[in-house]
Amino acid sequence: MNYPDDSYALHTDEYQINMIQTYWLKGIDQRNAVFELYFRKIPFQNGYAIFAGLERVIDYLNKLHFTESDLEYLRGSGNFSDEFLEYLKNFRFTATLRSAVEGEVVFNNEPLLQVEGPLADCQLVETAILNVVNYQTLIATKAARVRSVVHDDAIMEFGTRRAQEFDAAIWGTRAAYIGGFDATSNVRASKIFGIPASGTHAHALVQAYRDDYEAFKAYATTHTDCVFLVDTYDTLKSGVPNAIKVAKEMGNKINFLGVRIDSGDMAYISKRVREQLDEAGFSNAKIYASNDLDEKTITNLKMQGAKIDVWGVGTKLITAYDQPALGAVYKMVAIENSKGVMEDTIKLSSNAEKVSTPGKKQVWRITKKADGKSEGDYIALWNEKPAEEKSLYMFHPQYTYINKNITDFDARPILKDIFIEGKQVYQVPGLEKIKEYAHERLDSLWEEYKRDLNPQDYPVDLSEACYDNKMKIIKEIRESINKKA
Ligand SMILES: Nc1ncnc2c1ncn2[C@@H]1O[C@H](COP(=O)(O)OP(=O)(O)OP(=O)(O)O)[C@@H](O)[C@H]1O
Ligand SMILES: O=P(O)(O)OC[C@H]1O[C@H](OP(=O)(O)OP(=O)(O)O)[C@H](O)[C@@H]1O
Ligand SMILES: O=C(O)c1cccnc1
Repeated sequence: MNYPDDSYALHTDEYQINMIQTYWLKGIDQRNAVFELYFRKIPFQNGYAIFAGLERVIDYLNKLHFTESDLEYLRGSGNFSDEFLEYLKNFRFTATLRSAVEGEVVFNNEPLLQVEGPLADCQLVETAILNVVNYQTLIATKAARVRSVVHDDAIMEFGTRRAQEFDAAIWGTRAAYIGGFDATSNVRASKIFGIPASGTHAHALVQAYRDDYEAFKAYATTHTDCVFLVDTYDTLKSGVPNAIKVAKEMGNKINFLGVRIDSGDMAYISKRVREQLDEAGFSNAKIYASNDLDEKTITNLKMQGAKIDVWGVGTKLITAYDQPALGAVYKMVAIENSKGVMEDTIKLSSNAEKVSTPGKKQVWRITKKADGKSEGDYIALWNEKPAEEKSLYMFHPQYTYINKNITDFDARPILKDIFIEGKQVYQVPGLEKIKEYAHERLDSLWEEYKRDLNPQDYPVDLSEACYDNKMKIIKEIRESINKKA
């Protein structure tokens, strides 16, 4: 693999390029189209998801062009004509992108990202956008779940060694930070994104000296901040007593921050470790824990009264262990016809959940003026202006008898302009701002949507116009198929 001009233009499924060739040969590649991205189920049976991935999507779109080696590769496949390759050579992203911003609290079945513009552009970018948003949103959501159970304890991201390769480690770490983690063990992620880097030491250090005391002493004489890993041989008989011995010997020459335990019954052991540290006068020393932790184990450890102050979470966070895919999809919702008129489109399915919602849409977050808390999300057709209405009729799109009228509300659009006709118009805020934003957004959500077990379903409703439009299009398609049959 050695292409000095390698690019992400071919980071797409072959069928996208095949379709673009058809669009181009048939002269419809420049027809205006609208595609929307959404997921159908909130991951981890959580009550919300945290949107992430936009920064990387923006970078991808800004750089999107076919390089010489990309075109050479396509030529070599024999599937594409020279004229089509010339067309691809001049290809640049010229569409409009609207998206939820990173850190936004988002829900199932609502558009989180919308691409509007030439059909070819919309089609080419599907795979890469899904690739990025699916993963980063999943990890940010998992991280938020962990944050919700640790409350104010510190949480460190330790996943790089178990992540699905380099990119997942780096971007997963960023997503975890957005979702509420405090630090990462990945030094490059710290360099690139400014996430605080943090870490202790591994068993190898103790194994190298074959002795807890020698290892801790060696570390303490070469570092100021010290967290000793105490479970290599015997946590309570050797690890902690030797950590204490070294801390006493070194006195003010080091910051004895604490000890890490990485095996055994962490509830029982952490309590005994706490006692040993306190008795030795190190009541400020913290107990760090790691070992296949996730929000469930952490909750359980807390229930058992574990004396753990800092949680290191790796594998189960970075691989989204209990749900490895978000399942977001990207569907065409409108396209220009041969007369230049936009027509809404639908994808039907016998499974009601899989029927797409036609038409270019905006998602409005409806909050009560009185308390600023979210009442639900309201998906409306683009030309509707719910923010100007006095009263909104909100109803469940499948169980329409579940409904309510809302007055005295604010309606905030979730999809923001990111690119207008190929030009970036949105500046991604710094990572700290994004993290803060996620925190604030979560604050405005009622507790019942935030509990980690069996949360309430957050209302994601269609406007009447959007619902009626969907029903009308379903009816028209059914009638037309029946006529032809
Ligand atoms: N008190 C506890 N309650 C619930 N789960 C715990 C408790 N203590 C540890 N765990 C979890 O149980 C699992 C124990 O895993 P495992 O059996 O691999 O650990 P171990 O044998 O102690 O250590 P090692 O990694 O050296 O094999 C880990 O996921 C750990 O986080
Ligand atoms: O358990 P995770 O949530 O994935 O957290 C990261 C794990 O990585 C390290 O173990 P590893 O066995 O790789 O190395 P070490 O024993 O040398 O520390 C660390 O001790 C944690 O157990
Ligand atoms: O710094 C640590 O303690 C650490 C880093 C990576 C993986 N596990 C632990």
